Amino acid sequence: MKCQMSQRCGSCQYLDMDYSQQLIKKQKYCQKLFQKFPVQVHSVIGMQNPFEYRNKVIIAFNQRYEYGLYEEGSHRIVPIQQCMLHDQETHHILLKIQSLLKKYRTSIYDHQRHKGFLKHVLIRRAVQTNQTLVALVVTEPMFKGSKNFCSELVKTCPSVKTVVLNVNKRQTSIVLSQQEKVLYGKGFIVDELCGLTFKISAQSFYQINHEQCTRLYQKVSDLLEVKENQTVLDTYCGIGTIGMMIASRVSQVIGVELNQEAYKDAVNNAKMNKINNIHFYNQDATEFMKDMANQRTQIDCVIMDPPRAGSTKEFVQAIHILQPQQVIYVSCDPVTQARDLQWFWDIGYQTQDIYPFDMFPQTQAIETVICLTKGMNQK
Ligand SMILES: C[S@@+](CC[C@H](N)C(=O)[O-])C[C@H]1O[C@@H](n2cnc3c(N)ncnc32)[C@H](O)[C@@H]1O
Repeated sequence: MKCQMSQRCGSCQYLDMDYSQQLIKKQKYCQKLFQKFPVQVHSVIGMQNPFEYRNKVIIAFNQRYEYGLYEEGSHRIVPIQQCMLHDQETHHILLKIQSLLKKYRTSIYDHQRHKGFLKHVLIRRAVQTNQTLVALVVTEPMFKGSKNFCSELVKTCPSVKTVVLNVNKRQTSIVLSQQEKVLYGKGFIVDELCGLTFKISAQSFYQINHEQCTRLYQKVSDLLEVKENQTVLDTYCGIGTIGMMIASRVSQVIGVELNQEAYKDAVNNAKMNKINNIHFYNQDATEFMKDMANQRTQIDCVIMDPPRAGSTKEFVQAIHILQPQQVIYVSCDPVTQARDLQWFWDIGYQTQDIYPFDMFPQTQAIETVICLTKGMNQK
């Protein structure tokens, strides 16, 4: 498989490598990272077709209306015709957006001069329902001609169910701001995952690889050993996916999520799926865990799925006080997970197995799941 732009784009570090070799390389990488622990790193669970798996893309345009990803470490756009990680519908929508931007002479943001209107276009696809969310990230809340823009877009691309304007004036690398206006549709799309239905807004986290996400969540569910009268915490819960998936097996699930939009989605998702034994808190996970520990709340199992930065020492200290029978730790960055694992080891929680999942084929990234239980050296 060849991509003309892969050298300049830099996103697909392993594109030239045979897929089976990629999986072996990722397993070896994990073995090295976790070598100081007496653990077995299992074979990486890969994909049958390791292309066109990404359900989300953030694209920028240049002044010539070429679109693409940024060249590594710069604001220079590497124009792409066809990225091998996105599906055909994403390309179709991008081409239409490109022609509309040209037609309406939409001003494109210039990163050097900090002038212009359109900074990014975010496309998120719900692959099971074939619904698409388009977010236009802009510098001003007024988008003249937005009605025509949306109606033409939806006419050519009927999978687009909503278009939102995300106003981000800040000069940072963070793409989305919290200021949002719905231009078309309801402001969210709906997807199906593991037999449940999820509402997803632009700002909410949603796993980017639907097929692998199903396998990953199944692993979490298989590792979880719970009884009907028990309580599970789903920390860093996003829109509530993992907690909702296991809610029928326990007395109650408590979810905690920092992002307000994701929290709101989680609350609505529970209602939509008629799950009454799950409750969400819009709070920092560490602060929440500290509160739980201060109150000595009975918690039987903790699921944690932090962002790349990993968790915190205080979070782990709270686990030390709460003493759940299990901690299931999902990570999109095994470097920080290995750091956190040491903290867990120090308070007497151990694991024997590392389960890697290839959520991001063609790239060097890898997702890992571990299940920690109280060990012999419990302090
Ligand atoms: C890797 S995602 C996992 C989400 C969810 N478990 C899933 O599978 O879709 C990490 C989530 O943690 C949230 N988050 C980031 N920092 C947080 C914090 N300090 N406290 C609570 N949640 C946080 C993010 O907004 C994001 O939704």
